[in-house]
Amino acid sequence: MLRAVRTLAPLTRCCSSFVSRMRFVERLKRDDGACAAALQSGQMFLFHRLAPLLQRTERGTLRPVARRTSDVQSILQRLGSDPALLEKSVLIGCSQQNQAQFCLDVGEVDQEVLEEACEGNFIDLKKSFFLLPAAEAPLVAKGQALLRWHQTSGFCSTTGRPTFRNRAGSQRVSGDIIYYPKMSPVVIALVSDGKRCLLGRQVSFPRGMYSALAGFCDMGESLEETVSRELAEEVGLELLSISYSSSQHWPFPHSSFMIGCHATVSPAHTQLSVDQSELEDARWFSLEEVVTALQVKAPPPRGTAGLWLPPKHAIANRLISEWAEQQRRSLDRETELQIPD
Ligand SMILES: NC(=O)C1=CN([C@@H]2O[C@H](COP(=O)(O)OP(=O)(O)OC[C@H]3O[C@@H](n4cnc5c(N)ncnc54)[C@H](OP(=O)(O)O)[C@@H]3O)[C@@H](O)[C@H]2O)C=CC1
Ligand SMILES: [Mg+2]
Repeated sequence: MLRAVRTLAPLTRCCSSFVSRMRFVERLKRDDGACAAALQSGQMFLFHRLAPLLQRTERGTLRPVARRTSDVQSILQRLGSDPALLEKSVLIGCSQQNQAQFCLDVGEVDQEVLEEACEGNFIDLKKSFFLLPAAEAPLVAKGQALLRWHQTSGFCSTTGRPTFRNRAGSQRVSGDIIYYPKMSPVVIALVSDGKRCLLGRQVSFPRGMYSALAGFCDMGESLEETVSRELAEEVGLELLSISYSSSQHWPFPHSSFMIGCHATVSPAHTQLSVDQSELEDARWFSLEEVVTALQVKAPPPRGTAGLWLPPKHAIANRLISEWAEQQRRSLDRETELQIPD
């Protein structure tokens, strides 16, 4: 059983400006002239060999540096770089102020000199992603994903000839073959037996971290088939139901499209058979353990056995929070029903 549980309320609030921004971006993808003009007055997010340009905030977090294209142009000119470099900019969106947003990889320019000129640092996204504001992290991830796609898609896989991009960088063309940016669909499911939820960890996870179980979709599979197969493969469970929650673009390892679900198993069939080649461990956790872990902001100290959950940016955190909330509500309902008149 699959049902959508998320509404689109945030989009409908500012519908007219949202619609005009989306249509503006769509026009820039189709119209090279309009895109070149929008670049001149647009905002630019710089990357150096795919590491985004970021500034440290007073609160110890990071934020992406958005510069006017004209400022970037003068900085690059001052540093003697090729003026044609700007043509490699890729359209990534449109700000709330209706400014077109672009990203550009300036990997050919000296990193330190550029960092000084731009008043920021180029920091690997693996190290910086979770320190970015939740509202801005997706834009940075999108920029990196598109830049990587361009850097690895220079040749047609059918003919071996070069591919050429449109001005916005939303497609690459070789003869009559058009390529679009690629991403890999991944399902992630939080499984519940009615009282507990199932979390697992891979050897590569940070110490103490457990997450909802995930897996790449195989060719030809539906979402339900992928969730069912992954849970059977990784922990030997058969599911009773699956419901869709929400989705997110995920930059690791490379552009994944994460589709988040809740799933249930019968309380009578919760025995786990963990595939150790995929998971180091998988366990059932109580509501109390999960609620405590949701408050933990840093990895547990070395030598302690504390549970640590993926941070707020990760869809796993959302699924776990939704489950905890739903469990709490049903416990409240049970308590209400037990109160005598
Ligand atoms: N945002 C979030 O909250 C979370 C995100 N994730 C993400 O989900 C992703 C998938 O989870 P994971 O459990 O690792 O997936 P899987 O259980 O599918 O296992 C990964 C293996 O699948 C194979 N594979 C099949 N297709 C692909 C593909 N398109 N790209 C890469 N590998 C592929 C590879 O093995 P082989 O080479 O042997 O075929 C790979 O090692 C992870 O990369 C992780 O970043 C995971 C948890 C939380
Ligand atoms: Mg997996």
